Amino acid sequence: MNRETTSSIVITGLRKSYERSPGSDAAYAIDGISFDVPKGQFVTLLGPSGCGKTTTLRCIAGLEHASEGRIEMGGEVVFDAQEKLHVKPEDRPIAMVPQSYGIWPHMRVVDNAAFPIRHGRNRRKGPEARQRALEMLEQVGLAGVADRWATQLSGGQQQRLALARALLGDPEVLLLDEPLSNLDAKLRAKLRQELRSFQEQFGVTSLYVTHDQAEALAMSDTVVVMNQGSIEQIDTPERLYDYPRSAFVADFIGSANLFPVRDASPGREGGVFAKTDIGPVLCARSAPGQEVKYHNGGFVCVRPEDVEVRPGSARAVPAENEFVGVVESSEFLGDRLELVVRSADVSITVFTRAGLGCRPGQEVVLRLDPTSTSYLAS
Ligand SMILES: Nc1ncnc2c1ncn2[C@@H]1O[C@H](COP(=O)(O)OP(=O)(O)OP(=O)(O)O)[C@@H](O)[C@H]1O
Repeated sequence: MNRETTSSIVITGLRKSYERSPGSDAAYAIDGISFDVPKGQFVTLLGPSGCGKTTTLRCIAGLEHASEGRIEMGGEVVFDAQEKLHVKPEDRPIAMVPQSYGIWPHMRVVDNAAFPIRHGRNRRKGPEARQRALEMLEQVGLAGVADRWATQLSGGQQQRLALARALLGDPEVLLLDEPLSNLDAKLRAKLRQELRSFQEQFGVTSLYVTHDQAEALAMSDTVVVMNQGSIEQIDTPERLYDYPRSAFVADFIGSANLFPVRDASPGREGGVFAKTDIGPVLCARSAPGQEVKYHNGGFVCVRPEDVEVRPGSARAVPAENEFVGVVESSEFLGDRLELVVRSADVSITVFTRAGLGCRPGQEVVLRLDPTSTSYLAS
């Protein structure tokens, strides 16, 4: 099957520039990105502030004109820069849940929900619209507050109302722009589970924007990691964490020890032998789908929970992939001990069992298991 038949959205070579000031170079907010949103999936655009997530979402919604590229939705082309084709936002098969929810304060909850039925692409008026809205409010747990003013809802309830209203527009794709960012941490964690279970229940294809990596990992089928207007990696949450393609992804998603590589060469059993400031490291993992480039650069990457630690003498002669060091700091965090170990003038973060009891000043041996140690060429 091709991209068009299995995907709700197909983005090809999308580029958007904003003029910085008259006469200056154009800055690319998004720089020729391509990705698909497969039917029924929950896909997240993740990246730091200013990397181009919102611009991408606004181009898809039709609120911005991209300078180059093409957007297809449900098999129809809705934007093509070359053909000068731009379908208006209201004619695109989408519903958007903005950061601020976009709820009308002068309307009751049920009338907010019924709005897309009464005014959307397939208009229906009268009691049918109210009935349909009430059924949806029941499904999102708001039936009891249907006749309240929208402003009388809590933040979490407003978020559910925004979602109910978006779903009632019967969109091909739901676009969600940081919809949890106005809520406190506990409520965010609860609502992200709720949002994901509604998405699965209704089977609606969703494109979600966030800068919160925990949210992206917890909710998504696929994550598109963006950096400075480009895509760094598109993968499942598990593969992004275990097989980051670049130092940027490794560092942005979870915690990572990144050791700059001075020289890389082929190692045993298809691995990479990398010279670093902590010493030579054998890495059995490398970034997926990329040919290993042996060069004077790149990074060795190891997650803190993958570094093994045991008491030992800092004067011992270490075995392969072992490094001697001294504990610099030790923090007890309940479920784990977080250590910073100094080895050959490099600080290495280690998450270990809380019972190990390492204290600052203690001499230790660290072991990097090659199978959980990656060589990243960039
Ligand atoms: N209307 C605009 N005029 C000029 N530059 C803009 C405009 N909108 C966005 N930009 C620039 O484009 C880049 C991408 O912005 P965008 O809002 O898409 O990033 P983002 O990843 O969504 O960030 P955030 O998480 O902070 O919302 C930024 O450098 C931003 O300053």
